[in-house]
Amino acid sequence: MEGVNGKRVGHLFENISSFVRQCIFSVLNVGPVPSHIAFIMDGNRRYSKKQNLLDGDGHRAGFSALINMLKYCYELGVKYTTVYAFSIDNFKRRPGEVASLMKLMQEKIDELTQEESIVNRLGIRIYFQGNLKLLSDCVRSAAERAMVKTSGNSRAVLSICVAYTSTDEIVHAVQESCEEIWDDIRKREVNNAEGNFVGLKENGKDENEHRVGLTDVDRHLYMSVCPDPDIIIRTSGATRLSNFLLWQSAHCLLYSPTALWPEIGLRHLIRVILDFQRNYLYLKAKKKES
Ligand SMILES: CC(C)=CCC/C(C)=C/CC/C(C)=C/COP(=O)(O)OP(=O)(O)O
Repeated sequence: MEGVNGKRVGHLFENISSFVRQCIFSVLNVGPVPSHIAFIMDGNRRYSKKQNLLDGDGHRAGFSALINMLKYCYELGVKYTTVYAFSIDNFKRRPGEVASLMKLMQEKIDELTQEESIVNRLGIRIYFQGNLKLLSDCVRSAAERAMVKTSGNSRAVLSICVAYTSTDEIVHAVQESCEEIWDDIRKREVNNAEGNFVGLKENGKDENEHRVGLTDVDRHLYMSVCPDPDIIIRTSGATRLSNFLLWQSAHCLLYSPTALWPEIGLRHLIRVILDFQRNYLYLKAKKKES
């Protein structure tokens, strides 16, 4: 009986908080809403220590916080969210810790794409961004399955950066851009009857078109599937980007609440949206200038 009553109280509480959230979001929607918010989920181990939890439980609590945050963002009308889930540098952690983080990752990826998950209910398409070759076969397959399973969702996009660093992303994009230009040049090679190279066929392009430019690199970045972030939120009070979205963050707003990632909540989102709205015209002008 107590269980039934407990469930009813839980539902009632959920309904009331959902109603209050809708009211707050309708007010925020009077102003501009960012189209892309990215998160550096810092402080999961510290949360575990602070709460005397077992190793790994901080990251589990972090995943629940992520689900709530995604729900709030998409309810508010934010179309793109990105999370820094595992950096290339994180592979240098103790092997036991890396293994348990990878196990959690695989479990949560599968959970995310179940029929009734928030991802399917809200029509979210998932992308995994990073050097996926560095992942174990099991985690990479789970990531690939999730991308295929959600490829029909089109209301919002979640990019999960794993085995990611921004410098690796930039190097990859520059290499791909050079390859593309090389391919183009190879197609224009003219050889004589002996098979020796004698020159290039004219294609009406000038010399500069054979140099890697900003737009080439832009096109080949892993993150080219979404616009640059308007806001990056890094929890636990740290104000470093730690090799996350360096190319894409030239004009974005940074927010570093002191809360550890599992403690992040609606109040932090409201605070940063108000800050974004206060700075909107300035940020827009800066983007235009660049
Ligand atoms: C499928 C999916 C998106 C899963 C995500 C699960 C999750 C919450 C991953 C966070 C990983 C991570 C290394 C966070 C940084 O906190 P930390 O471990 O560095 O903690 P600290 O800052 O206290 O040292």
